[in-house]
Amino acid sequence: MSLHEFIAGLPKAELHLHIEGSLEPELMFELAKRNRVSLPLDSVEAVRAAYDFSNLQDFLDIYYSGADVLRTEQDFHDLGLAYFRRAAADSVRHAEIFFDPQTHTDRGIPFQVAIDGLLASMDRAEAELGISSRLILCFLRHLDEDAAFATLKAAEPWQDQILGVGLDSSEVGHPPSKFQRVFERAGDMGLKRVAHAGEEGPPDYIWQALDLLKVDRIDHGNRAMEDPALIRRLVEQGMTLTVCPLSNHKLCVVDDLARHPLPSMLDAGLKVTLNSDDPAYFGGYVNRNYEAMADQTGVTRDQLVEIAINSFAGSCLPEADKARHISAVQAYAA
Ligand SMILES: Nc1ncnc2[nH]cnc12
Ligand SMILES: [Zn+2]
Repeated sequence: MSLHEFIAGLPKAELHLHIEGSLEPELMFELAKRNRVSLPLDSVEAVRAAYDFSNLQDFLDIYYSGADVLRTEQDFHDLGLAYFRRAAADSVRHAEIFFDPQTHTDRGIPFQVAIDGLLASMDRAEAELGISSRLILCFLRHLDEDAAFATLKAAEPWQDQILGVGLDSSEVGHPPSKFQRVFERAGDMGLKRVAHAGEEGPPDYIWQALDLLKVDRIDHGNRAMEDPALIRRLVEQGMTLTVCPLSNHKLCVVDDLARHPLPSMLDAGLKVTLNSDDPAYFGGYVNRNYEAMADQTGVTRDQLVEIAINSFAGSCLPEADKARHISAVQAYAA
């Protein structure tokens, strides 16, 4: 069996996926037509050709404008289901997916429309594809603390259907400390906490995510590799990092996939997982990320198995479910 064939069947969890970032241009055009929204570009090919980014902000500008075609519960349902179908084809068994409510509420789409559409797609994914999933509500860090508190308040009726809160969008200039109080409140509500940190921002933002936001996972975390004391802390704490290689390459966080820090992260003893971030924009779903790392950095089959195990161990599944999935990975690899 080739390494690509091995990856194709390897059971895995995906822990870093922005559902709005799974909006493929084909679905974007379909929704634009359905909702009579005009798009600035006139073909799927032109849209794909525009996905050439030199940093995170470049991407975010296009990503937020693409999300404008999402208007109804059905749209969010269709978006979710399209992702789960792609994930099922990549042997994803469990997904903890981000959504950005403020991207929608700020253009007049009620919180309820986005969340109920996504929850309906998650129920179908479980019933029809056998994929379990949970939702993580992300605060947009370029907006202020009051807006984050208002979003958390809007989520209260769905509190039991939300796994946790996250922090995304423009990182530099928007440190985790800005959201310390809202994360404290989310913790009091019993929600899990994760945050993007160290994608473009400095190692200090990762320290802040750990010490001020008390996160359960770090999303990205690449720049931890600049700070040996931080690496020790992450290893000691057994902290899971949700690493996204194709994203890192497209957003110029790394200039060459062959020099991606993944092998040094594994050597340092970090609990790394591989994920697709915004697959419609970055050229591939989760298996493409595993393949890119196997092809370009030479990580071994055993290391890919370790990463798949980390993906379940670092999920928020109940312990018995984690153990069941990890046994399935080990049985597949044996
Ligand atoms: N990679 C990323 N970093 C920060 N915010 C995001 N929102 C969607 N993708 C993101
Ligand atoms: Zn992300």
